[in-house]
Amino acid sequence: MQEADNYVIINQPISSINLMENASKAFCKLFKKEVLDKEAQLSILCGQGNNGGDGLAIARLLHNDKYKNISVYVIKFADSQSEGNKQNVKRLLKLKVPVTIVQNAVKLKELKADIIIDAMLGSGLNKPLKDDYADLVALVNASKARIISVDVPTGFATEGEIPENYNGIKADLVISFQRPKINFFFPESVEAFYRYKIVDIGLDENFIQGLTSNWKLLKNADIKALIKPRANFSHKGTYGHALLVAGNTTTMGAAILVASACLNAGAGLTTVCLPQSGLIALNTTLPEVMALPRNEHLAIEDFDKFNVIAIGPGLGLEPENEELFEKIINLNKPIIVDADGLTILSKRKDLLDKLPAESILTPHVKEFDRLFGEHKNWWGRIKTAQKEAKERDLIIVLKNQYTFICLPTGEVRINPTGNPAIASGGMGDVLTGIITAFMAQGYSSEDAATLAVYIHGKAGDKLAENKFVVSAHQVALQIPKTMKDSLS
Ligand SMILES: NC(=O)C1=CN([C@@H]2O[C@H](COP(=O)(O)OP(=O)(O)OC[C@H]3O[C@@H](n4cnc5c(N)ncnc54)[C@H](O)[C@@H]3O)[C@@H](O)[C@H]2O)[C@@H](O)CC1
Ligand SMILES: Nc1ncnc2c1ncn2[C@@H]1O[C@H](COP(=O)(O)OP(=O)(O)O)[C@@H](O)[C@H]1O
Repeated sequence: MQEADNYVIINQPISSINLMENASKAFCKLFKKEVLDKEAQLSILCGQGNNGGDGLAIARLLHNDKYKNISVYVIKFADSQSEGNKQNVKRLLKLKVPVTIVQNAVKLKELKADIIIDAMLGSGLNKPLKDDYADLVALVNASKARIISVDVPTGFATEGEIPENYNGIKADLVISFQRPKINFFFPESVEAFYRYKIVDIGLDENFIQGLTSNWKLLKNADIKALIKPRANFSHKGTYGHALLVAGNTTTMGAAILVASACLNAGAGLTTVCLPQSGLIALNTTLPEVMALPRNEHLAIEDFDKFNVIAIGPGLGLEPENEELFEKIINLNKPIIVDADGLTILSKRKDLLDKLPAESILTPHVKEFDRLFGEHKNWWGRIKTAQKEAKERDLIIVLKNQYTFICLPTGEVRINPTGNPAIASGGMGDVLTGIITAFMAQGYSSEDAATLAVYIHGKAGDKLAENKFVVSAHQVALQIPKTMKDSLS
């Protein structure tokens, strides 16, 4: 992001101080929608860097916007001061806004405010908070005021490990500039803020898109560009034949969900390899889907006619399933591995080592740690996923509120769709069904995983518009509409 800031300064007729002004205006525009009461007591805490510079500009702009009770506190724990900050101090001092210099934390003990605007430290944080800053932040967090942070909560690193004992600002809202920061997507960020909103500050989007970064936040346009429309004269053979090895006596529902998702995501033909005891359930629930009864006599040739195979949902951990899994791996074609398939891999590392290139693993956090070792935080987990994806030539879909799709190239795609209404059993089975359907239709493993994760969450978002909770089955049925909507 810093790189993009610099680019605008060099390549566009806009200076750093003007960029700061743009950022502050964008902040205020949203702030005015959030805080309608112009009598509210606003305390604006400003550091000595550019984040503080924003805070000073925001104080001036809100004063001009007729917010009546503004107090500014300049935190001066060190001597260094950025140029933008100096200029904004000068501009603010021309107005009748009270400014207090804070040289030690105790001075803010009696801070009274309805709203605290936190502009102490932003993306320039270069070490954990300690001494005066840690004390000051603890005081601010203890106040009853609503805290709104500028760009980043003070003490929250934009990238890298979020420490277990996070001691930065706990904001109600972060109004962040241009793009969300990577650490916003990790569950540990819940300690630092309740929600964030992004405002455009006029950085050159073409340039940002062109920056070589391993991190990519997926957008509707990426998905639209990936979807291949159904072609004239196409038929079921055009869209591939998917095999889903799933289900067991008490988990037959998983087989039905994965099959329903595969069917609804457009596979030409879908077959489920399931125990004999599941045939009636499958035939009555999903008449379009075929069955391959699962027994020890299945030979490698029985799998030849399928374009793609997924294994795992509700499979069970019996030794014969392990043997079947090994046969499927020996076909040496990319496969999709989920749920019990992942559990088998975590105890059979020899099978993990033999996975065909471009296979897709879809672990949630526990499955991931079982496979690749315990992790203390999400930053470390993503670094491992990047390394494993690269070394093993796999696509690792690490599922969470924001799912991370780690590619063999080292790229990490972050999926923004999905919401807590879809946090219920069977949802992962549906995702596996969608990925498999896309692979059957000829999408590459990378594209199939990307498209599926996005569409799965987007279907859940649409359903959650008027539902408190959304079931996996509902998401499966929503896919055809979500696909169609994503084309326009
Ligand atoms: N052109 C730009 O660079 C723009 C920057 N903007 C703002 O600038 C911010 C980044 O500004 P800066 O790079 O000046 O950085 P900050 O304002 O975040 O902090 C800089 C200062 O904090 C000190 N510091 C870092 N960690 C500390 C710690 N743990 N304890 C005590 N002091 C610490 C640094 O030594 C430095 O002096 C962004 O978050 C954003 O708010 C916006 O105005 C948009 C334009
Ligand atoms: N809070 C949430 N926000 C967005 N997506 C979620 C949330 N909770 C769960 N999901 C999604 O639901 C799926 C759950 O997968 P998983 O844990 O394997 O479920 P199951 O094993 O029950 O099928 C994942 O795709 C995950 O990203």
